[in-house]
Amino acid sequence: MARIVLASGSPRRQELLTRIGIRDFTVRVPQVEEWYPQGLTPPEIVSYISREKSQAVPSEEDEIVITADTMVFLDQQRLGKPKDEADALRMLTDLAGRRHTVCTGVTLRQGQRSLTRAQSTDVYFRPAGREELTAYIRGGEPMDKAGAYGVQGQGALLVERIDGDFFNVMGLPVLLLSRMLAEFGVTLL
Ligand SMILES: Cc1cn([C@H]2C[C@H](O)[C@@H](COP(=O)(O)OP(=O)(O)OP(=O)(O)O)O2)c(=O)[nH]c1=O
Repeated sequence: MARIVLASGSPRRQELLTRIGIRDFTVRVPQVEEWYPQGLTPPEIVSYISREKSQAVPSEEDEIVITADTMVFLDQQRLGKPKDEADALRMLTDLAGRRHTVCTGVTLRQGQRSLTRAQSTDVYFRPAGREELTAYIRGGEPMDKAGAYGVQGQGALLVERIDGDFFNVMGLPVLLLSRMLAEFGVTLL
């Protein structure tokens, strides 16, 4: 039976893995520069970075390494994690009252064998004023999250509607992951 390695420092990804019944896994945090070539589409960008993260962690032959990358795309803009609070306010102001797309790329790797898939979810924000966005940022939730919000937390108060997988927005599309794991011989249900 293969051992599972979650190569991610994201506490949300660790929590989601546990929630879908994977209790026995090792965490190894990849250190990568989030660089990618010009001209890629959003799903290609998150796929590329999830592969880079995968290659950045050492593993044994009997280990399945899981990596993921999540980004927010608003028209042609790519929103990663905010650099500071002013950046977070800029991102949330741009997102307010509009639809954006959250893409997560997932890579599974065992030795030389590697599989990457990406998923997209549309999120609709309600309009929001500067004062409430500032209050939200002051609460501390946005700073380590792509697009400067957490749909699973207080950020839910900004979200009018979601079209697609909620867990994809949270950083790990668990159904997609389970299908990928099945291709590696791991079944969860
Ligand atoms: C949009 C959104 C993102 N996020 C989080 C998920 C990811 O942790 C983070 C995007 O950053 P990522 O670079 O995908 O991941 P990470 O740096 O947190 O962890 P690692 O590279 O070690 O795997 O944003 C939420 O938690 N909720 C949300 O609603």
